[in-house]
Amino acid sequence: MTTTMTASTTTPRPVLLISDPLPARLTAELHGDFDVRQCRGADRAALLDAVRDAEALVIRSATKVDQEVLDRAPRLRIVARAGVGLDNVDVEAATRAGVMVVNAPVSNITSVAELTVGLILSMFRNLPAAAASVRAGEWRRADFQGSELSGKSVGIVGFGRIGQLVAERLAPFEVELLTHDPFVTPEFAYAHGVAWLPLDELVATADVLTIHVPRTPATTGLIGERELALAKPTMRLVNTARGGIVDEAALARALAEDRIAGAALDVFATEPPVHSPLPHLDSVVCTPHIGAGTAEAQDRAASTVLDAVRGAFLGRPVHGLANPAVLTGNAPKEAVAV
Ligand SMILES: NC(=O)C1=CN([C@@H]2O[C@H](COP(=O)(O)OP(=O)(O)OC[C@H]3O[C@@H](n4cnc5c(N)ncnc54)[C@H](O)[C@@H]3O)[C@@H](O)[C@H]2O)C=CC1
Ligand SMILES: O=C(O)CCC(=O)C(=O)O
Repeated sequence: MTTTMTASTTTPRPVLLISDPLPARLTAELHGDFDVRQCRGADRAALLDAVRDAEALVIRSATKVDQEVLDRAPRLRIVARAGVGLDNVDVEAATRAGVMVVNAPVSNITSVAELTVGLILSMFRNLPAAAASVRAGEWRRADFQGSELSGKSVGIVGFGRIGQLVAERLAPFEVELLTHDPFVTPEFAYAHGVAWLPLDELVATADVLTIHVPRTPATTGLIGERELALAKPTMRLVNTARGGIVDEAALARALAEDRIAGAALDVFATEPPVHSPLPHLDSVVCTPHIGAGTAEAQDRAASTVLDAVRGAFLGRPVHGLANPAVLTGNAPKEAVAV
């Protein structure tokens, strides 16, 4: 049976649970159609309690949707991830439970690419330390001599949507663009002005190594002790993808022993990285997972997934499901997407 959204005093509105911050302007528009509830997804107990009645759950990266959450949510029909990464959602378990999963794959890629370029330039010109020193009343011009990005080689690990945008954004800086991506052909990379290299060769060549792969079992620890040992001592590493793809202990050792020159990190294995030494190293620039933290990206991400959620409850096709198998498997609940 398809739930319809005609406003009626007799038909209860579907319960839509929002567990991470979304733009208030967009969530305000939901109230006529849904019984909108909020909780803090990072607070596991609160999430497990609130999800009991939820028919739709809208999340960002701080909410983990696993088997336990799905078990607690017998009425749940759709999980909508207002962003790109689905590493915090057990998509297979959702499929088994007959729960649709959608995300917003292009919503924030420009913001992440721009942050990546900003972090690279910040490292080359020591911007955080220079700015902090002026704020402290100092004027130490000689201490902040940097390097030009022009003429350097940039290795892009993962040549998907964000990796390609980073290449486009960096091309005017006159850098040599290199990539490694096992699912992309050298011809495809070449057509984008980028040379394809095996991972070890990429790490050994790059002046900047920037990570743009999803976090999966295969990419966890992709850049570890062995890979960092191949890097030039002048290499700087950027991770705006996911914590855990770079082995943080190995990275901290490489930085402390000056085996690489620096790192810029927007993401961490545990967020916030309270027990990590990385934010305390002078050669590291850290940001608090703000790759998608722009008004534009947040608006796009929220409106994309909220449209999908509305569609699902109106019986409209839900496009771009992350788990289309939910519609063909033995899903116990009726799915309205096609
Ligand atoms: N810091 C932030 O706020 C944000 C972070 N992200 C992260 O960025 C990641 C990438 O996003 P998109 O580019 O949109 O994804 P995408 O799916 O378009 O591209 C990912 C690329 O990684 C490649 N890849 C997979 N395994 C690989 C491996 N072992 N080695 C090299 N390449 C491999 C894939 O072939 C694909 O081309 C997301 O999964 C997410 O975790 C995304 C948005 C915001
Ligand atoms: O949604 C967020 O909180 C961060 C964005 C992100 O990491 C993503 O879209 O993959």
